[in-house]
Amino acid sequence: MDKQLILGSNSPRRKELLELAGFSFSNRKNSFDESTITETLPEVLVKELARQKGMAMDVQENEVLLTADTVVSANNTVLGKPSTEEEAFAMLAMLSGGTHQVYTAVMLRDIERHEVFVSRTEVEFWPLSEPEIHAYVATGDSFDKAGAYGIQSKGALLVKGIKGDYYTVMGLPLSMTVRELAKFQIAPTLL
Ligand SMILES: Cc1cn([C@H]2C[C@H](O)[C@@H](COP(=O)(O)OP(=O)(O)OP(=O)(O)O)O2)c(=O)[nH]c1=O
Repeated sequence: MDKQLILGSNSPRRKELLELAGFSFSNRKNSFDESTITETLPEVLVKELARQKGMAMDVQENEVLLTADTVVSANNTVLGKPSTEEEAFAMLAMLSGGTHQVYTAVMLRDIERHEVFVSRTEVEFWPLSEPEIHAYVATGDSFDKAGAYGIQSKGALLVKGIKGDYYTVMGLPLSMTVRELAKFQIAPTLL
């Protein structure tokens, strides 16, 4: 029986990126509560979040489940998604004028085994003025995004440069994911 790829994610970006790669897949919601994990090392935290999201879902015999998590790390602080405008402002003020790391971990799981891998990208921000940060937060773009910005939307204007995979920042290290999925007999239909 052919293997079926299942994206276990509510993130519109992850769906968009799997489509970009040419995969056919189904999308299932995940309802994992991320606040239950209190690990402070970003790489360990992000892998654990991706793993637990995947373990909280069912997987059938012919399915390969993909779950993922993204966190931002700056000055030894892990930044998730902001819940208020004040929090978004504080995160962006912390990122202003400096370099931070974005980690995305992915878990692949079938009925027999699972694998978790992580990708890290460094992002440098321009120095941002208070009015600039306020204007960005007012766009509403911060809210469902780790570190309170979206590199793929208006947040692009905050970014001076990156080192590493752009798609890791957007929420899914795409080319690495394609290579790892091949080990689970999943390949994009358009390649
Ligand atoms: C830094 C950054 C993050 N993000 C997004 C990617 C992730 O969707 C989100 C971090 O939240 P996550 O908890 O990784 O994912 P999610 O809650 O959106 O989706 P799910 O758990 O259901 O898979 O931040 C961007 O879209 N652009 C960016 O530049």
